[in-house]
Amino acid sequence: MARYGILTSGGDCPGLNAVIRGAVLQGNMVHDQEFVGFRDGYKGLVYGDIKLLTRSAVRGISSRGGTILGTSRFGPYSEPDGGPDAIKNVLEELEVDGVVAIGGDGTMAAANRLLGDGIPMVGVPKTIDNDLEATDYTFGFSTAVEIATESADRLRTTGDSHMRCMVLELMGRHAGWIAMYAGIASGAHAILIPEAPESLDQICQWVESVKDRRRAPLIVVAEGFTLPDMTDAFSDRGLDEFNRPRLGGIGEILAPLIEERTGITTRATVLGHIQRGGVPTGFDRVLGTRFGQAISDVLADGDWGKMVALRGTAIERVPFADAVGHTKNVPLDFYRGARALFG
Ligand SMILES: Nc1ncnc2c1ncn2[C@@H]1O[C@H](COP(=O)(O)OP(=O)(O)OP(=O)(O)O)[C@@H](O)[C@H]1O
Ligand SMILES: O=P(O)(O)OC[C@H]1O[C@](O)(CO)[C@@H](O)[C@@H]1O
Ligand SMILES: [Mg+2]
Repeated sequence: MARYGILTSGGDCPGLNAVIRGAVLQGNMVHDQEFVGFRDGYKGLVYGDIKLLTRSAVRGISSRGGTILGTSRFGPYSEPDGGPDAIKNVLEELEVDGVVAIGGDGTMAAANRLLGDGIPMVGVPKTIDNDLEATDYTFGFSTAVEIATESADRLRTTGDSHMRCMVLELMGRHAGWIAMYAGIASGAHAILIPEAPESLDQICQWVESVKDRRRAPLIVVAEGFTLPDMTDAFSDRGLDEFNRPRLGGIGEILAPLIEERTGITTRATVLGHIQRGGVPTGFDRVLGTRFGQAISDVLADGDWGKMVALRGTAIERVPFADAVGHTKNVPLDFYRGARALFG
């Protein structure tokens, strides 16, 4: 019986457990495969820290948020213990024939490098940001949009009661997908995304026109949004474990500027990690399960270096190289369509 390892790496994301369950069930029931899970992303791979993924270990987990394996931003090449030789030894000792890395662009870049160093790797894309070019949708995005939409709806009732301008800041890194979907769904009066810088004058014009209709303005802003005079997305929270600036806080910058210019009392809410927590939507569970089953098929074929992707309604296989280095941004036509209704 072939034996494979699964790891979840990078930020967590609703739907990860559905992938793990889908792979284990497909492996057990369709192919002659068994699975172990590496704990805490690449850290478990480097240190051989595993959890057995029997059928009973994955029972009922699709509806659970987070990942039963734990995750981290630990790099597989981290000194002093990482690197391909150490990992090859771990795989040999544990009799693991290949590794499924579930993660975002960074995790896939690391998987691609490991593949080049002779480690049999395959991948499953995940991110709430929906910003991977190789796949039409990532699981986790739908859940984040639902949570963000519900939050925007809630801000509207308190905003309406006080006639305040409410600013809701959403995640998404350098892509505005979550903001676009939640903004449209909640009927926001402006949606501000990294792909389309807007001036403060323009934002305040939209706010004023809402106020003139005696309505309370709701502004949805993506964390990566920049005003025209900003060279980078706002960050005052230091760096993450992989030395990238942690985004967040642009909503708090905008709120007092809007209040000062328009005279409307303005409040900012930064939704943060709530967007990544809790039960996945049905859509994310289905996509996760299908990705999990498909990756078991990829393993059965020994099709190393492939990542599964959603194209239309079909699950396809794409090379790692297609998955890394290309951010999928919100198309400007899509933005312009929504913008026509701002204000
Ligand atoms: N080019 C690379 N070579 C080797 N290791 C890498 C590379 N890129 C990323 N990694 C490692 O993979 C880890 C996971 O990547 P990252 O932190 O970008 O998360 P991700 O998988 O992209 O998920 P997300 O960004 O959605 O949270 C990084 O923290 C880093 O340790
Ligand atoms: O969990 P961390 O390290 O704070 O990272 C937050 C980032 O991760 C994401 O939630 C997913 O990539 C982004 O939207 C956000 O900028
Ligand atoms: Mg990433």
